[in-house]
Amino acid sequence: MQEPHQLKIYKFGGASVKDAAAIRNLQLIVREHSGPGPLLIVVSAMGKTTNALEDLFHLAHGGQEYTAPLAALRAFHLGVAAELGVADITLPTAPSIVELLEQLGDRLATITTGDYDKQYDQVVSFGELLATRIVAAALEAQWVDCRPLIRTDHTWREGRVDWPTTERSLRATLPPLLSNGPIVTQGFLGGTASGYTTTLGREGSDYTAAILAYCLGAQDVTIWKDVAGLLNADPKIFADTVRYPEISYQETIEMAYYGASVIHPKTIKPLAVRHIPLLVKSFVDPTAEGTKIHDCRHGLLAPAYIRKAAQCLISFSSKDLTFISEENLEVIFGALAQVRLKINLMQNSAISFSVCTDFSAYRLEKLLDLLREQFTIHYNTGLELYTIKNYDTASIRRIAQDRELLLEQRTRQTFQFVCRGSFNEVSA
Ligand SMILES: Nc1ncnc2c1ncn2[C@@H]1O[C@H](COP(=O)(O)OP(=O)(O)O)[C@@H](O)[C@H]1O
Ligand SMILES: N[C@@H](CC(=O)OP(=O)(O)O)C(=O)O
Repeated sequence: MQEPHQLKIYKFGGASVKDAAAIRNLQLIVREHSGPGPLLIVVSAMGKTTNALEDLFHLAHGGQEYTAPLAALRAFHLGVAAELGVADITLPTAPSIVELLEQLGDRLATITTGDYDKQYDQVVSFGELLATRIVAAALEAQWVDCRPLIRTDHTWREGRVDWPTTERSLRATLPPLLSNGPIVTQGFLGGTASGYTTTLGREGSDYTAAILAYCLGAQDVTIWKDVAGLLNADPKIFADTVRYPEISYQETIEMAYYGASVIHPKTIKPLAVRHIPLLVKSFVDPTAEGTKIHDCRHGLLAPAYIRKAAQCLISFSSKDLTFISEENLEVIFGALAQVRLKINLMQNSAISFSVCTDFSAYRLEKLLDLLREQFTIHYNTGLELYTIKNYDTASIRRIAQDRELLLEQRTRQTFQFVCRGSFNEVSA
């Protein structure tokens, strides 16, 4: 039997399983690149299925008609399964594709006007259940439901992992199965002690791969993407991007935190703690080198450019010209935490305090309700937050020149600003 440290974890995101051709490419990668040791494969929902499920859920929760989009989602998954020749393949521990689609229909039919976030998780999770079911059949691999294994609390849509319980369950369950052959399991999902499904936050499948690697002591994790590796900017926005062949956990965690969406920000810490390398590789060109994220020392890296869209800048000032004090800040931070608005950037002056957060109409309204009595509040929406890591004069000129900066901040390595409008060097 293989030693646990030889376990490899592969994570395939939505783009790499978006249709039957993509899943055939995945089969090829697994066959030709994974080697002889144990392999655990984490799969996200196919293409934009999570967005489609969010829309479906929203319609059902609002009491609106959803028959047509549900039928489209059903036809899409059955179509891909048929094209791959796996529609009728049964797997010992898994429900069939049709059964899963029926369970989804039943869930939607029983949605109530109650708890939005809790019911969201019970519905949106079907994207990963369906995708893994199809991929496991295509690979003739074992299908494992991760929800009883990855234990979270009841923080719907952003479940917080109970690490000791999760580690115990994973270690007791997966190694014997892995000795029989590859396992396919879901990214993005967890489960509560009372048996409810939770999700780990949008784009959280990378994080799942890290949870599994941490708990099982994996040799490494490979996330297969549609880009050549971790680049110094998103190539959909910026021209002339460069790939980092290797980069430290610290640099990567900051890039992900500031909004480099290629890696979910929670992914890095569990891997860094157990010194497990993270490889970012291209599923379009699997033999290419990619990026290795690990314990390493490197010189100054090329400036990294990161854009976070859909931002909101909120400024609070006291109503009677009193200074922004620790007591005031405590109230503001408490309210932000209560409505679950995360601060991306903050700045204070004598009588005013500003925060830049991701925009959510619902959460902003709740925040205003909590604080408008105590503070005068102004806000702007439709903004963008830019970060340049390892900046120099030329890099600042490149993206900040001729723009109206509503808020600006710099530290030794990082320059950030909030502004209106959109910046695109490459056509979408
Ligand atoms: N610094 C970066 N390096 C590489 N890709 C990036 C970077 N920042 C953003 N991206 C974007 O991340 C995308 C891949 O991530 P994502 O779409 O989340 O993958 P998946 O959902 O398939 O796992 C790329 O297509 C690219 O547009
Ligand atoms: N399917 C989920 C989780 C995820 O991580 O997806 P992806 O790996 O495609 O980013 C989402 O879209 O949020």
